[in-house]
Amino acid sequence: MGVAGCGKSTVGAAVARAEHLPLVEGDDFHSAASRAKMAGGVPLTDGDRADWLRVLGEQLAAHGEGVVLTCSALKRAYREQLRAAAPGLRFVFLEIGREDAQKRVSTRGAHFFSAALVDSQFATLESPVGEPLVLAVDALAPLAELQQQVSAWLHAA
Ligand SMILES: Nc1ncnc2c1ncn2[C@@H]1O[C@H](COP(=O)(O)OP(=O)(O)OP(=O)(O)O)[C@@H](O)[C@H]1O
Ligand SMILES: O=C(O)[C@H](O)[C@@H](O)[C@H](O)[C@H](O)CO
Repeated sequence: MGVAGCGKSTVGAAVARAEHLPLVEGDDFHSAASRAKMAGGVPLTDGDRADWLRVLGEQLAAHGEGVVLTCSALKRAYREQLRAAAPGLRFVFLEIGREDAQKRVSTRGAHFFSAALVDSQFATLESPVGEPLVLAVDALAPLAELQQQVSAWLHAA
């Protein structure tokens, strides 16, 4: 979880590969209307995210054997909705600063997310630090290191 550009897809894929778990890309489940909004530089609202989170909860519940799901999960209420669907759910929080996120979002290739929205991602973000089963990591660390940190955490508990 984390803001746009924090590396959810990149780190999620590496962890899924290392742990032999399926990967579900949360962004694939946004409605066409939500994608159009984001492409146009309009932030999503709680209402826009409600159905999306419900579907992601169903995805988690459908993968009882374990799954890596990428999801911004910016607000505590969003995370609670996912936890309710999948008790014991763990969150890896990819922490990144505004300037670094901005840099990543504006330099990556074709992607529906408008770089103009990075500020709104930070305005919406409620840190999960202090919530149960949360690992916060430095999103700027090398990918292999991030994957190893996450794997070690998963196996330690
Ligand atoms: N640990 C890392 N080190 C260097 N570059 C990274 C790292 N993680 C991600 N990146 C790069 O940062 C950019 C954003 O990564 P990514 O698309 O995975 O983030 P995301 O926005 O959180 O995911 P998505 O929008 O697809 O849900 C990409 O260009 C990616 O290659
Ligand atoms: O809740 C949201 O506002 C969205 O899920 C975004 O965070 C993006 O879809 C994603 O990060 C794209 O890069």
